[in-house]
Amino acid sequence: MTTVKIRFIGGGNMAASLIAGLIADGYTPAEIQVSDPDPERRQVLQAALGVRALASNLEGLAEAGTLVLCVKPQMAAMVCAELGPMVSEHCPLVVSVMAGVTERTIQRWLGGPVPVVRAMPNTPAMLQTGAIGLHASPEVDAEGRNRAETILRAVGLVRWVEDEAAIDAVTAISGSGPAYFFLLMETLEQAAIELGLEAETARLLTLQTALGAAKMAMESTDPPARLRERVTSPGGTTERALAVFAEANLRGLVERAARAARDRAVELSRILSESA
Ligand SMILES: NC(=O)C1=CN([C@@H]2O[C@H](COP(=O)(O)OP(=O)(O)OC[C@H]3O[C@@H](n4cnc5c(N)ncnc54)[C@H](O)[C@@H]3O)[C@@H](O)[C@H]2O)C=CC1
Ligand SMILES: O=C(O)[C@@H]1CCC=N1
Repeated sequence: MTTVKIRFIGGGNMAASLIAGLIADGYTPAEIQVSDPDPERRQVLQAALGVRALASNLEGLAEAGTLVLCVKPQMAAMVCAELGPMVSEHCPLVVSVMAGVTERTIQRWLGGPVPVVRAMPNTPAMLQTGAIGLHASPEVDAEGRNRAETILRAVGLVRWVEDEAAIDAVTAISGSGPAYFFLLMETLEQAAIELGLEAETARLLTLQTALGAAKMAMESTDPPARLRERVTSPGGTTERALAVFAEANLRGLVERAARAARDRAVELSRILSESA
């Protein structure tokens, strides 16, 4: 019988993305289990990913070496209180992907200073192109850090951050970030349709342009600003478009948006650390 290596608590969007990425990396479905109280969700996870999806958070938990907390921050206190006794007894490595829930708060809810790694992934993890920030509580030893890193590296690029507070910035940039780029894609596609392009042409040209720009920015030794300049002919079309962005202070807007997301993570941390 294959040992369960990773147990997900909560099987929503982020858990499904991580599980899909892990399976694409070579983990077998038998090495992964997930628990979720929603029967429809369990059905989807089992059908789409082939992993065992359980109704109970406690069933089979003792088998898993690593627990990944994937519930909403607002559910976390209740879920941790339920898991606490088992975690104290079997000492799995606890990895939390929850935004705005600090290591200290998780430990308090679990009932002791157990090793906790905070990971902030994003949904492109499902295609093994995630961007992930990691931070470990002082209780995590080298083996625990290595284990967490190995799991998350399977689904994307991993960066350790020194201060736990930096996880709030990671949340605002790469955790939430796919939504910002999707919004830009949605609006560019819509603009293309308004300019008269046929819907499928608008969709494909927008997506391929996003992919091409991201690939160029990743692979070039030049920063995005240089790549942008090379698209912008003096007196040409791009210059006109960029002037509209500048007039609306797009840079200031993006900075404000990122700050708002970071501040919400800080606010959640404060509210949850003060809760029972
Ligand atoms: N969605 C994203 O892009 C990202 C999400 N996160 C974090 O991941 C966590 C989960 O977010 P999503 O997957 O988006 O939410 P979601 O709402 O899609 O998933 C949460 C799941 O938890 C389940 N659940 C509810 N009560 C439960 C309980 N008592 N025990 C076990 N499972 C329970 C729900 O049925 C649901 O399937 C959050 O803490 C979020 O901050 C982190 C990075 C990115
Ligand atoms: O919106 C949220 O709160 C979660 C955390 C990062 C992405 N989604």
